Amino acid sequence: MTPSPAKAEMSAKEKLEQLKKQRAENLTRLAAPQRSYLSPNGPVTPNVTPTVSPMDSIMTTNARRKIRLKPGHSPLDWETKKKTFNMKGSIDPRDFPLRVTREELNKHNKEHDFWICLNHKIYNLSPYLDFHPGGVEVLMKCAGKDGTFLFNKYHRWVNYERILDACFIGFLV
Ligand code: HEM
Repeated sequence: MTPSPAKAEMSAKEKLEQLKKQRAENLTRLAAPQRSYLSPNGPVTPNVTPTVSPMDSIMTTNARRKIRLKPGHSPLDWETKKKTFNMKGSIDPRDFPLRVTREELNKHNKEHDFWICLNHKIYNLSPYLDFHPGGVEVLMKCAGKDGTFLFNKYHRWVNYERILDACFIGFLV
């Protein structure tokens, strides 16, 4: 038995609808991630709109939460500042690179004296604080500590070694 023309038309329509739905799903799945000046391939995790308070979303989800940087604190300004000023703080150049114990690291936990450990390397972060697109507040959680876990949680695609090259002061021992 051959299906009636109306039935055949129905199934063609249904098929078309199904294809459209599938295409829309694929497009959502393959949507290009938000790109950044530092990560041409975009973040690894997709963009999620914060739903709770901004701080809640920073600390509990993968939501994007960039702050408005002060004038003169763009990534480009940072590149210029890095070349112009001493970024290593008050350490004696003869001691460079420092061998830093955890106790020593813990002492540098203020905005004006802020060391952070990332993958066993110690950086003087004070000059960078106002240039951080995620804000100062969130960074303070890692003041004088190992920030590797939180760094990777929020943006493991960011090339911190390049951004902070001039702030590198030593190794965790
Ligand atoms: C210390 C070295 C760090 C550097 C060089 C750095 C750099 C950056 C950069 C470049 C962005 C913008 C990302 C983008 O455009 O895709 C960013 C955003 C952000 N950072 Fe950091 N960051 C550092 C550490 C941290 C740490 C330790 C935390 C958490 C405690 C953190 C939390 C955030 C947050 C929440 C954002 C906004 C997220 C978003 O892009 O939506 N960052 N950071």
